[in-house]
Amino acid sequence: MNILIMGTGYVGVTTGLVFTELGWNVIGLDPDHNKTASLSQGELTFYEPGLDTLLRKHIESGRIRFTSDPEIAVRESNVIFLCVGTPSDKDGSADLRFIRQASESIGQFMQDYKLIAVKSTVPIGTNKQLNQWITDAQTLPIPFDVVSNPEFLREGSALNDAFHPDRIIIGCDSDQAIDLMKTLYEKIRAPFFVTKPKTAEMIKYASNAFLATKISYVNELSRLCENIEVNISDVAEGMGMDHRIGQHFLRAGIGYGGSCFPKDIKAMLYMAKQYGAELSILDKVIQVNQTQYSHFLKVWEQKLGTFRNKKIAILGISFKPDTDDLREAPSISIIQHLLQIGATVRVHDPAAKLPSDLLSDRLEQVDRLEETLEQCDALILCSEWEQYKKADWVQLKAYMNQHFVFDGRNVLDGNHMTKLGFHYYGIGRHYH
Ligand SMILES: NC(=O)C1=CN([C@@H]2O[C@H](COP(=O)(O)OP(=O)(O)OC[C@H]3O[C@@H](n4cnc5c(N)ncnc54)[C@H](O)[C@@H]3O)[C@@H](O)[C@H]2O)C=CC1
Ligand SMILES: O=C(O)[C@H]1O[C@H](OP(=O)(O)OP(=O)(O)OC[C@H]2O[C@@H](n3ccc(=O)[nH]c3=O)[C@H](O)[C@@H]2O)[C@H](O)[C@@H](O)[C@@H]1O
Repeated sequence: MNILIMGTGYVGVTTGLVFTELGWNVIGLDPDHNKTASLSQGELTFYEPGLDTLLRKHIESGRIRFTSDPEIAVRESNVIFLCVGTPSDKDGSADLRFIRQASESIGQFMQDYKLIAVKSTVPIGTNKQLNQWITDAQTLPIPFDVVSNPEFLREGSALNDAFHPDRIIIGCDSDQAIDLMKTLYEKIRAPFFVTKPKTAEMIKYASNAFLATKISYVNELSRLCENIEVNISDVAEGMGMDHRIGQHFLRAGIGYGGSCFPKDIKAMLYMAKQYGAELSILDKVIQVNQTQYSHFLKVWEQKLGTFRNKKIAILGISFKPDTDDLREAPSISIIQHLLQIGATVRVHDPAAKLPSDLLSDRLEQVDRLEETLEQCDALILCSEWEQYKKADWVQLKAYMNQHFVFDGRNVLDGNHMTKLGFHYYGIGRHYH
């Protein structure tokens, strides 16, 4: 069976390589010629641990190939996974332009039965809409099935998440299509949850929104903890010991970012309004997230005196560690805020690069951690890369002018840092 992956971004490349590793033949299709050319050479166009090795392995095995030609790709495939982007439109709704274009090329070029599985995160009712777009593009009535198969992987641990998912959601009305999906995934050990397409679509949004709600809840609590000198990390640990609450996604910080939580919550709010329902809790989730970094910048500025004319080092600019993705990264808002109030900023990240149009005589990126910290008055840790947790802080301290450490992810050992002579402040935890 030949599998076509439409869209070779984070989800597409990961999904394609997982199916290749499971023994299927895979074609990756993307209109971006630079991407398909680079992938064909075994070069990833983004950073994701472990993915490059698997890509090179299967370029060599010949079981995965990449193209920008939809006609050949659609004709040669039996199953098609839609992994194209669904970005936010200006009004917050999901922009389905790429989904529609992909559906139309399927309709236009298909010559026999296709199973189309939608991995992209799409609003309720999109799978039904897809049937119409494909049918309208067909010149002959050839049968096909559409299945909602939302993806739950995280950037930074994409391969592990895709090989070991907690569940495989299949939203479909056709028994034939359900059986085919089960065959494709039979080597993955995870429970199947078979349901209606609309329910599957809703499960994806509801899951992301719930995780973001957990984060905003603990982030808002961290502001109270700050005022009452209680350590939020201890509170979260104690809460998480209750298995009904669970330990995951209770790490307070400067807020969630990334290509999904912010856009999916906006899309969900838009949908709720469309269907005459209120999801007021999600308004609050967004509000807390948008104000979390500025709340703590104010707290930290008081500790330092002022950020004006100070040299600030930013450690980690990606929205989370182990990725080079800067989409909606809180670090970018922090950097802009610091520049606005007259600070000079030097950034470091093991993988992510600041876009060159942001760089100026007051904002630079350097490769070595020592150089980033040289003569700085304070550092702000924005994403918790292992390198920062393992760093030799005794040695690094010598490079700094003043020794203020603002830990935006609560990952450094506050007691230890204080003993070393740093003025250490985290998010809702302090040691003075
Ligand atoms: N990034 C993530 O961690 C996760 C993303 N998702 C969802 O998966 C979808 C894809 O996300 P990413 O992989 O991050 O997006 P991405 O932006 O990294 O990649 C999307 C790719 O689709 C390509 N594309 C656009 N139109 C196309 C067409 N007609 N045919 C073929 N390819 C086309 C683009 O050129 C781009 O390379 C989104 O709906 C997202 O919400 C779901 C779970 C995890
Ligand atoms: O739909 C998606 O795209 C994906 O969105 C998230 O994955 P991702 O955004 O890659 O990364 P997460 O690990 O969820 O982190 C998101 C943000 O939340 C922040 N976060 C996470 C956990 C936590 O306890 N606290 C916290 O602030 C992270 O720093 C990061 O900025 C979900 O976790 C995935 O299940 C989902 O598939």
